[in-house]
Amino acid sequence: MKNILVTGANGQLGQSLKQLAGNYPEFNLLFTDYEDLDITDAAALDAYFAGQQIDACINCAAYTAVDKAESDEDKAFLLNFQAVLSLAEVCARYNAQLVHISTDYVFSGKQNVPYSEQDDTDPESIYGASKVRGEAAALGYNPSTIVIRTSWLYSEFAMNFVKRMKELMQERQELTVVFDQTGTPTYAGDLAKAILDILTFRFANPDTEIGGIYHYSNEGVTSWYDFAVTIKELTGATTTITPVTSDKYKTAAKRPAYSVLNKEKIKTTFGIQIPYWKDSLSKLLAK
Ligand SMILES: NC(=O)C1=CN([C@@H]2O[C@H](COP(=O)(O)OP(=O)(O)OC[C@H]3O[C@@H](n4cnc5c(N)ncnc54)[C@H](OP(=O)(O)O)[C@@H]3O)[C@@H](O)[C@H]2O)C=CC1
Ligand SMILES: Cc1cn([C@H]2C[C@H](O)[C@@H](COP(=O)(O)OP(=O)(O)O[C@H]3O[C@@H](C)C(=O)[C@@H](O)[C@H]3O)O2)c(=O)[nH]c1=O
Repeated sequence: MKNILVTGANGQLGQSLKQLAGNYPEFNLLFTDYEDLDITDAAALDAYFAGQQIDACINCAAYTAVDKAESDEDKAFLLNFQAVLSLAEVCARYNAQLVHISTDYVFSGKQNVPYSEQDDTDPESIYGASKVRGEAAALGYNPSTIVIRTSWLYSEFAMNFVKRMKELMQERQELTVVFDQTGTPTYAGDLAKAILDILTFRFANPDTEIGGIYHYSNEGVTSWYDFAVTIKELTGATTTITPVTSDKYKTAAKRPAYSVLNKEKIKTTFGIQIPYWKDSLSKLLAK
C-alpha cells in the first residue's frame, strides 16, 4: 500500500482524484485542503511528512483565479511558486515522488503548432508567470519531480468554464465568447486517471528516471467559442452565442492566442490513451 498525499483536494482536480480513488486499492490517498494542510506553511508540511510515511504527493493546490492574479501578484506567487518550492524540498527530504500540475498559460501563444515540453515559456499573465516559477523551482530543487502541464480543465466540481456557461445559458438570451484563443479542453477526471496511472508506473519501475515536464490535455483542438457552442448543443440550450475577438471581451489578464499541447511524450513514456475532448464532454453532460 502506498500513501499518497493530495493537497488542495477540495478543488476540481482534487475532487476528481477522490472520485477515482476506489479504482486504485493499492493507493491510500490522503486528501487535504488548506484547513488541514496549508502548503504555504513549510513547518506544517514538514510535520505532516514526519508524522507518517508519504510515498508520493499530488499537488492540486494552486492560485487559479487568472484575472484576480493580475492585482494579487504576491498571493499568486506565494501559492504557485514559494509553496511549490517548499513541497519539492519536503518531498526530496522524505523521498516522496512529487507530481505537480502546471498550465498551458506558461506559453505566449505566438506559436501555431502544438507546444512541446522543450518549447520556451513566455507567459502573458501573472498567473502564467507564477506557474513558470513554480515549475522551475520544483524541478530545480528536485529533478525527480513530475510536472504535468494541462489546459482548460473542467469537471462536475468547483467552478469552471462548462459550469459557468451552463449557468449563463440559463440566465441570458445572448452571450459573446472569444474565438481567437485556441486550445484544448481537458476533463479533470481524465487527467486524474492519467496521474494515478503514472504513479502506478512509477512504483512498478522505481529505478527508471521519469522526472521532468509532461503535457496532458484531451485530444483535439478548439476555441472557447466552439467549446461554448458545443456545450449549448449538448445541453439543448437556446442562447444565441456570438463569436468575438479578444479585444471585444475585456479581461484583466491576457490569455495565449494558441496553447495547444503536444502530448507525444506522456503517451509514449507511460502508454497513456487520451480521450477526444468532445467525447469526454458529452459523457459528463449526459450524466
Ligand atoms: N482550472 C484550470 O482550468 C486549470 C488548472 N491547472 C492547474 O491544475 C491544478 C489544479 O487546478 P484546479 O483543480 O482547477 O484548481 P482549484 O482552484 O479548483 O483548486 C485548488 C485548491 O487549492 C486550495 N488551496 C488554496 N490555497 C491553499 C493552500 N494554501 N494550501 C492548500 N490548499 C490550498 C483551494 O482552496 P480555495 O478554493 O478555498 O482557495 C482549492 O481547493 C492547479 O495547479 C492549476 O494551476 C492547469 C490548467 C488548467
Ligand atoms: C465567461 C466568458 C469567458 N470568455 C472568455 C474569457 C477567456 O478569454 C476565455 C476563458 O474564460 P475563463 O476566464 O472562464 O477561463 P480561464 O480562467 O482563462 O481558464 C484558464 O484557467 C487557468 C487556471 C488555466 O490554467 C488555463 O488552462 C485555463 O483553463 O473565455 C468569453 O469570451 N465569454 C464569456 O462569457
